[in-house]
Amino acid sequence: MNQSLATPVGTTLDRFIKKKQNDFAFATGELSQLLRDIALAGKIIHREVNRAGLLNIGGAYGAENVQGEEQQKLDVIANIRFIRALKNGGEVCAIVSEEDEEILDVKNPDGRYIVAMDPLDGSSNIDVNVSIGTIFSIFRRVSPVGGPITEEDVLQKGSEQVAAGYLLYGSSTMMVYTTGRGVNGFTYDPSLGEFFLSHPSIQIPKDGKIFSINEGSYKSFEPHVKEYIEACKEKNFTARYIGSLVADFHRNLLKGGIYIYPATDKSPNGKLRLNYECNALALICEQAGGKATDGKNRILNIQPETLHQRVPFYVGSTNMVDKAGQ
Ligand SMILES: O=P(O)(O)OC[C@H]1O[C@](O)(COP(=O)(O)O)[C@@H](O)[C@@H]1O
Ligand SMILES: [Mg+2]
Ligand SMILES: [Mg+2]
Repeated sequence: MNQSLATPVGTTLDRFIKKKQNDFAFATGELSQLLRDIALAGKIIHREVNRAGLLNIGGAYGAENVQGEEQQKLDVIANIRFIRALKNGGEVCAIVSEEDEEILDVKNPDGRYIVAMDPLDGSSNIDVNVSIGTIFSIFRRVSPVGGPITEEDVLQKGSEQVAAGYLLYGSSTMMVYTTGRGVNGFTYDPSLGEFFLSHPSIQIPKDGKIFSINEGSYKSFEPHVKEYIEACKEKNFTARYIGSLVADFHRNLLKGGIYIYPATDKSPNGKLRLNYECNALALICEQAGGKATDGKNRILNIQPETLHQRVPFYVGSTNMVDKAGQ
């Protein structure tokens, strides 16, 4: 594209969303508004994350979520903040969240979108001041507007996502998203209260030298995963594992690499959740020129059967994902 016509780096997220809205025929602006609602919730979580240590909201909440995992106070806060922002925005009719067992029907008769989210990813890292994130997928409602929300609405394949993204609360807070036309990243300037385009048209290198996997469960990995790890070591590749999926994914997206959460004895279907974590990152990765599978099948083609379904996850540079799979 002629560089003088390209959107300049530094454009605000608001302005960028508005400009892109015109790319869609018959766009009503609802999806644009929904993305703005998410960005607003992201700003609020940014604020909470940054003062977590001061406000004593960094620790355990004292309950378990539907996955049987100990909830952190910030998991609960982030869930509430996102739900509130999405409800108030008015474009959403239902929300499904990693933190809630059931579908949340937000009783908005005009809402045409469904959001699936992991409101706080990497929550075991909160207490130790390490990067965490939020992951979201946006789907169009398929059941008639005005009627009850159905399973069909919330169990759509990843290929049906109309947009997906994540917020990364790292050394800077970023929002990275796609509407199926490439991937763009925005960095938050807290002094101005705005996200600015900082990473236009992100492309993941086809090959990389970083592998990210929790080797603590090495003994129970399938043979092809063990072989792949050994091959990475043979080539003196770099091992990097933060333990926050968003942060590990983001690094590999920019530098080239692979993230694997394979099947293990403890988690025979892997640990990560198809609807809240894998679908969104799979779409972003593909849109950036990378690949995402469960070791065999394209993530975006998997028909979810249950809300909280888990899948093995191989995501990153295409050539690496091809080599690591079965
Ligand atoms: O500690 P493990 O088993 O390596 O798991 C790490 C993975 O679990 C997760 O923390 C799961 O996310 P939640 O914090 O949202 O439950 C991922 O972010 C991360 O990649
Ligand atoms: Mg998570
Ligand atoms: Mg979470």
